[in-house]
Amino acid sequence: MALSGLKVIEFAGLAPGPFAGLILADNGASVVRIDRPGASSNDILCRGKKSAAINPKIPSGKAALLRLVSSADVLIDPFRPGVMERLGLGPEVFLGTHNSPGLNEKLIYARMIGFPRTGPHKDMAGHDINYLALSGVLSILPGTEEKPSFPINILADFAGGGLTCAMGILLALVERGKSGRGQVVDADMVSGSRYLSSFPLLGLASRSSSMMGARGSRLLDGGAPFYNIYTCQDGRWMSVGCLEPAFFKAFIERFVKAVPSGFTLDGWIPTADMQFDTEEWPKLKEYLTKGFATNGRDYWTQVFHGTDACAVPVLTTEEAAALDLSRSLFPVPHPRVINQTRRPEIPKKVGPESLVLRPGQHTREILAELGLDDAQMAEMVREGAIGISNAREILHFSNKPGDLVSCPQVDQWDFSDCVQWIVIDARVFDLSRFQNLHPGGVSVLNDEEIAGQDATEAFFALHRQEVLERPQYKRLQIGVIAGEKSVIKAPVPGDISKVPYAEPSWLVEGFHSPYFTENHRKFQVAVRKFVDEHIYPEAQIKEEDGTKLSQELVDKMTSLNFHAMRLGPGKHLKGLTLMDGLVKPEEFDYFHELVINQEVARCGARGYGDGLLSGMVIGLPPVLNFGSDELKARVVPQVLQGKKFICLAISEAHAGSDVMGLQTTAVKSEDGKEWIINGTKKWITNGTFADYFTVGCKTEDGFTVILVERGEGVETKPIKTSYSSSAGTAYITFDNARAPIGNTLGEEGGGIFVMLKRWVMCCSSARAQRGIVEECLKWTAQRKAFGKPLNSQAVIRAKLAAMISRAESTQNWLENITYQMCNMVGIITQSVELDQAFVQSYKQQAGKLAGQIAFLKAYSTSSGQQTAADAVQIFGGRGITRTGMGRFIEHYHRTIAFDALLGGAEDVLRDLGVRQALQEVSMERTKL
Ligand code: HEM
Repeated sequence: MALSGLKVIEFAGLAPGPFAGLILADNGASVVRIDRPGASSNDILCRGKKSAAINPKIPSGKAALLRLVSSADVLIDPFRPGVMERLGLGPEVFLGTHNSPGLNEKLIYARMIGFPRTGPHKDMAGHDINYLALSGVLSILPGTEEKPSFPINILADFAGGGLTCAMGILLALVERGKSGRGQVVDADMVSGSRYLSSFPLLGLASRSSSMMGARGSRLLDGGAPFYNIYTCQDGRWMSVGCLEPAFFKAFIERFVKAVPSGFTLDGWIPTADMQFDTEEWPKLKEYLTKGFATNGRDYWTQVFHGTDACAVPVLTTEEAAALDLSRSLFPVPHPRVINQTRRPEIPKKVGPESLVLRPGQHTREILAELGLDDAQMAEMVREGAIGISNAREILHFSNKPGDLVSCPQVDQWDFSDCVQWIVIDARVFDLSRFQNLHPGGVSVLNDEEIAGQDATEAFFALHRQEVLERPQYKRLQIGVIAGEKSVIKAPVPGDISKVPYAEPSWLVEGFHSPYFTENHRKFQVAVRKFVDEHIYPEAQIKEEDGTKLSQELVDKMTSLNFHAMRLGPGKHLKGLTLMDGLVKPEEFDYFHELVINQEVARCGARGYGDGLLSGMVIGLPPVLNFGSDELKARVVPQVLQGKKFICLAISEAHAGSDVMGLQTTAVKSEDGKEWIINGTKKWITNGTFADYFTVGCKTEDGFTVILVERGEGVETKPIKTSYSSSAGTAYITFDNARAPIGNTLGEEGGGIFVMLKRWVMCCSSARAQRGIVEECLKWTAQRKAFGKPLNSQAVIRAKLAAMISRAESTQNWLENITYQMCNMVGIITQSVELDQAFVQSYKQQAGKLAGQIAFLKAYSTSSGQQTAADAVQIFGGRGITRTGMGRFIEHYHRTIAFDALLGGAEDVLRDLGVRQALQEVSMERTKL
């Protein structure tokens, strides 16, 4: 920019001085405003400037100022004559005199005053209106017959004052370029206004006809009808300025055509040749006044737009801003100096923050540049020589949270004045009505390092960021800090975490996977968005209050056929539109199912996660695969549409992993038409709200699975476990409960062939474990202990390393097994028409993968337990506290035991895997 590199010291003033400084700053100069320590400022012409609060009356302050000005190019003095001299900062100090050298002989010393420096008014106070009055210009301005009107403070302050002074500085810079010597620029607003008004003043002096006559009768002061403002029908105005005959002709011909037909003044209609016939002016004025009143401003705008009629609408400031190249309410610097070889710069938009410059905001920075250290500055503050402001500007919200109001409500806010406000991440919160309700107590908020301060670090050391997103706390935010941006981002539904290892690698940018296709990826995006938007929020509430998932959510899931997809690939998907058609039923494979399981597991709400119809996931397949057609037709659609709920009831107080030890009996009724069931079942997920129970029973010939419907003889009671009762974990009593023989699932006495879906548990467990890795990585970076982040401790990093390795190995093993399932089960999904074929395929798959899955399940949950224990150590007390920072850790640590037990205790599973392997070893008869 033209003035970059130019150093300007502007002593704080009002209107013209700041405007001169603004012109220099807008063109690239570094402008430092010198304020008085402790002063406030309502100067809004401060864009791009800095402020140092320095008191020249204190010796150390004066010394600093002398040094500052000694290295400057320009000084702007807005004071009355003699003030700078009395402070010992007059021009001679810097520019020198004929017999003594100055401190900075290249300085441009610009002085901006109201009345001429040497005239009779030089010591008087005054303002724009007075300067304009003494310039003679006010007397020729339009108004009423009795007296002139004044154009607010534009003419003397800004045109005759600030702009003139800035021009003087530029002239002096040119002169300095030639002579090498500094200059004094002496600008006063009376003389500036006169110079600026050369055209009318010279016109008067030369007795130009246009300037003769009384106010209101002259060419340019409202006398001429063709140089005037007219009010339109809607109260808005048109400006008319067609001075030249050709332009008047263009105007009047259009006007006459545009008025309603028949519009005349008693038959009188103006013509182009009447323009300078002053006899006709009163009629012409009346004609135009009445004519413009026949239509709205926008109509007249259209009539004259694009012509030489010199008639355009009088715009409001907002309309003018919309028309401006910058589209800004704030006028942008002008003129633009354009280098033809470069593309013209689009003027930068400026916001309300540019209207505020806090006195002393940059004192520290500016004095540091002079070489002063903190101790010296502290001493100067004590002496009153400088002021260092801790205040910041706040942009207030309007009544609607999050909506910034426009500039007039920008406030300067000194923290120490307003102790009930705090800043968190550039967001301003008013805690006055909240402090007594604060769960962490009122005293922490009154701490002098918190009250009225930037409490960002303290806040994030003690709260999870979602606290601020809760509606009751969001309301406490009253605005933002001007010019600062929030850096802590609230998660957006559907987003992929940027924390390393927080996502399985196939979701991380730059990583590849042999397993996941484009369709899986699209599917993942849709499922995550759905989970984040609908399941996650409900999960957080229901995990706490223990109530069942909402029917509203069940119905939303139904609309996407989510329940059906949770059963995995298979013929039950046939004809369904999955996830709004994102995946075709025949394409849906185990990787899609893995995505669903893992995305749901991200909610970190274990009890609710089971309450989210996991009973169906294990309870419905036996009906689907072994139920009669009549039974399936009656039960399956109801369950998949979320109208009825089902659970799997196998385990008993005496028989957990040992399914064959079941004691619930089913005997046939005398007429052979019904089963009569007696016994109890324990830890039955979704049992408290299930309508159907897939029950494992001891029968005459062995073990049989029977679908029992809720009714007489069936009683369910909730069991209090360490996770949320939203899981619906039940103790069930069958007391002569009856079920039709047709409800038998599979062969009578054919054994309990249920798919435990341990693989589903592996998916969830692997993902939940990863969530803990993310929590620990974040926490160890933000938590400080012994003055350093926690992750600077090697022992913590070792724990993180172990956690990451466990999460990665579990996921990679899981993906490999899933791939095997896809390929082995390929036979199932495509050709299964007969249930027996399904059983065969399932058995074939189970034969090969049961051991693998058992090992993975045991590994995943045992490594999860280690991770839970490590995470608690890392989070300390917070890791065992149900709310706040460590709430997910506490939850995981408390509920990981479920994963380790459901589907078989770890030891049982490991043993199962080994026994299966040993069987093969002996079959193969291998020897060392
Ligand atoms: C907008 C401002 C604030 C809000 C809305 C807020 C809200 C809360 C909430 C909801 C809790 C309960 C625990 C949780 O759910 O995380 C809490 C705890 C707490 N807060 Fe604040 N708080 C605010 C500012 C502060 C500040 C500035 C401090 C200063 C150090 C502070 C100190 C504490 C402490 C010490 C606890 C107890 C933490 C614990 O038990 O681990 N809070 N706050």
